[in-house]
Amino acid sequence: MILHMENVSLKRDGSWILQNVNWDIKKGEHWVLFGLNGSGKTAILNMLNAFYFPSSGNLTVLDKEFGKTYLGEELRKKIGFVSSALQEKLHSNDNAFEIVLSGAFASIGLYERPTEEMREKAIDLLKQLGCYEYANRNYNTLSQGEKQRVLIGRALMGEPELLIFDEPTNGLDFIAREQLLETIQTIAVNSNSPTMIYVTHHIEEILPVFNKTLLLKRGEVFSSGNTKDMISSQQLSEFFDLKVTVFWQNGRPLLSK
Ligand SMILES: Nc1ncnc2c1ncn2[C@@H]1O[C@H](COP(=O)(O)OP(=O)(O)OP(=O)(O)O)[C@@H](O)[C@H]1O
Repeated sequence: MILHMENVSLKRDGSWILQNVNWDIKKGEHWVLFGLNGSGKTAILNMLNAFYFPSSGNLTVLDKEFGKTYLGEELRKKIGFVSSALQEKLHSNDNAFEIVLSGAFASIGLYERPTEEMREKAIDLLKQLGCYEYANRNYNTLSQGEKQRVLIGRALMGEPELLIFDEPTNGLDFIAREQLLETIQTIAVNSNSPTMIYVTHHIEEILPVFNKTLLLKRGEVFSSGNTKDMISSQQLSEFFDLKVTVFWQNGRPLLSK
């Protein structure tokens, strides 16, 4: 089991941020976590990474039950994370190659000596992700789209069991966004792809490979199941409390009022 959340609630500073969340993810599934601003998406991610503990309920991530063992670092090594928030934490003077390599140790910066095998793998990933040409450039000189690709390389370097994309297209123009989404789709359809969670509040970014969706509203699960059933005109009109229409084009949804 990749994830098992059973009646998970989270209270922070006196307010309930999540209430009775139930969510099961099996190995090989690819999920969208969809919610508006402030719905609790970040709170869920912070729990998966063992930064927050549930105030009540049962939580198991990658077969590890919270509360039974110390999880933090061991768990985070098996979870790849791609987000703009992570970009700010990285050492901006490291070059793209070093950032990818550091993924082998799940560290910010490179403190351990990488093996030759690791170096070769990092080069392969840079090539696969189209980052090879800027492998020697300092991270802080890369464009937002280039940075995100390097972060995907860093995440894959650790051979994660779960790969989480947290609003990865923030700050990307249309072309860069589509290129990044194409890369994600390519990784996801690969037979040895990690299980993936794609966190977003943009309907049109939902790729065909993410065929499961959880709709989160004000800290509660509004609904979850097959993406085609969740991302429908009827379901989303109820979700938004606003009449909307969903169109599907080339396996991707588009939303209009
Ligand atoms: N420490 C805290 N104390 C009180 N409230 C908090 C705390 N942390 C988060 N919240 C609140 O919990 C709610 C959920 O926040 P969260 O950041 O998880 O939302 P989100 O879905 O990730 O939003 P966004 O899409 O804007 O990033 C918000 O209303 C937020 O203000």
